[in-house]
Amino acid sequence: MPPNKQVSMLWLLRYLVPVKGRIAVLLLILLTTTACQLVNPQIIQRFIDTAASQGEVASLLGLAGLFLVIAAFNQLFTVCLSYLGNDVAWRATNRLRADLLRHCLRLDMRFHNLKTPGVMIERIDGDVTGMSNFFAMFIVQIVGSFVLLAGILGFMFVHHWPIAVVMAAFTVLSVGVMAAIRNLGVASSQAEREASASLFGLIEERLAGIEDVQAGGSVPYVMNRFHRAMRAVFLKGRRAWMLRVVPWNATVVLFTAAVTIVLWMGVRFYAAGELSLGTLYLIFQYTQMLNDPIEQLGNQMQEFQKAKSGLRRSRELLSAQSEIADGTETKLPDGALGVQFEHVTFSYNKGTPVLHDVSFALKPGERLGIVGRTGSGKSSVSRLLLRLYNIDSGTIRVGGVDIRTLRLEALYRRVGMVTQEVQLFDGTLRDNLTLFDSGVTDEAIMETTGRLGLRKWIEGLPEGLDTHLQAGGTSLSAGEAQLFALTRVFLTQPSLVILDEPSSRLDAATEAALQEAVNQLLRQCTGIVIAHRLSTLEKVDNMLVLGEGRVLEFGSREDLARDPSSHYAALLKADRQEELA
Ligand SMILES: Nc1ncnc2c1ncn2[C@@H]1O[C@H](COP(=O)(O)OP(=O)(O)OP(=O)(O)O)[C@@H](O)[C@H]1O
Repeated sequence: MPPNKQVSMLWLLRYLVPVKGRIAVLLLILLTTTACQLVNPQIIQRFIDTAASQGEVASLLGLAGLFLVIAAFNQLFTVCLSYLGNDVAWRATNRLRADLLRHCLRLDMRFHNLKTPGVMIERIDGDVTGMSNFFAMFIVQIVGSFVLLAGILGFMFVHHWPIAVVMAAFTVLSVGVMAAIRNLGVASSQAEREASASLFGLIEERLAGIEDVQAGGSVPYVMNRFHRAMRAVFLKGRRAWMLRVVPWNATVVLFTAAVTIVLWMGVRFYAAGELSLGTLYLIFQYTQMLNDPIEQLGNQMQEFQKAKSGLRRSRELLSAQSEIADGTETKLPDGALGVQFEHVTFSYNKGTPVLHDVSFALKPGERLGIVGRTGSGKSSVSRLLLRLYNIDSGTIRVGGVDIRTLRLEALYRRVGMVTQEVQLFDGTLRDNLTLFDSGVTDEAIMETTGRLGLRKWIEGLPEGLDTHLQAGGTSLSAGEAQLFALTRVFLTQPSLVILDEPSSRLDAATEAALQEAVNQLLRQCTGIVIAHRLSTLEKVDNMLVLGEGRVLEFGSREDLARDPSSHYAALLKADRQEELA
């Protein structure tokens, strides 16, 4: 969506529809408080006129009592209004946050590679928080303000029409001015939100790389960047605020002029005997009260501008389309799944392919080892199998089905992957192992962890499977985290498993135990193992040697090992010499 494209605020109404009952109650309470506010000055007017005309003390006490009761109810309703308004705002904004998060989780990796988590947090939470007051109070306050204005002017016309005309003219002028310049601060509010998102992006990025920042002595540099980002937020925020408050300041000037004229007219009419003291008080009070709804309208205009800038950013995010279009096919053959790469070319950035015309085929149940120098494209092959990116040309088949035609869910259910990075989530050990799937029994977990050599570690934890783990993975050693990720994949009983450097962080003893477990797993499914160390690949059937994104060699591991002119044989030789050295 182009940044300055007009967006309709009506779009936000969809988030208010589910809370329409609460909004109706909110409106009802607001109308009641408005009535209380309109009635109370009239009680005082009667009180003053009764007292001035030497009226009975009993009726004066009655009027005073009535005033107090109405004022007390008014306070009570104001509290209810605030509670309900916040309730509506949270409900509506939480729905919007959920929609944004759901949408972001479906966006492709190319999108996520360009946005830091900090920026995304600001977009999903920060922008929406900016809209919460709008959700809570906008409709209610706008309706309430207009009802109060209409009430005040209505009563004034009843009591004294010439003064009412002046008040009405002031009101129309103020509302007109505000409406005319209501969008003045929208663009600058949007710029403020963008600066704030960048600031959060910067903080998140630096905290995520805290070890490198500390070890590399880059704290002063990071602080410098931080100060610059904060300065941008301050300058853009100040400009946005100034532009948002302009409508309100314009009405303050108008209001001062109106109060002066109304009071001057009121005093003249009172001096001429055309107004009672009580009515003069009433005029004065209503003129003061006129300020409240106009101030409210001014505040709501500010909220409107903030909400509109948030809305633009949210709509922009929601209109971002994932390049990965979900397929419709849900059926894959039972059991282990075959894999075919047919002339696959792929690039992360258009025009610079990282895989060129890659072809190989694996029968169901076969094991493939992929080797190649750093950056040769091994991990890219695994990412493509999970359709994290679309390929430029060629076809990838899993179980004989072109993965572009497959439902992503069907693919993910049958394909498991263990990568070099292991993500832990805030939750119990059980949740982290089963990825919140309550269908996996504790027996299955313990059996699998026993096979992988994690059982001892789990039994050593104070609360076993109920032990709470922290997100990020700092509570596990790198090796434990890898065993952990393997257990996760084991538990999903995949039909195709991709192990990306599965034992890269394990010591020799753990690696041996793990190797046995991996062999067991690979007995039930097709396996692709990406490894730097050739010892990890002793049990695979086929080898794929990649070089600068091209297939240098593909064939039976034993045949390639026997052929002294093969790349694989050369790699084995180099490996042996390294060991001897
Ligand atoms: N997200 C990305 N965006 C752009 N280029 C990328 C991205 N990820 C990897 N690349 C590039 O693609 C090429 C292949 O990377 P890939 O991670 O597949 O290599 P690899 O063989 O797995 O390397 P390693 O053995 O170091 O893990 C490299 O040149 C790398 O710089």
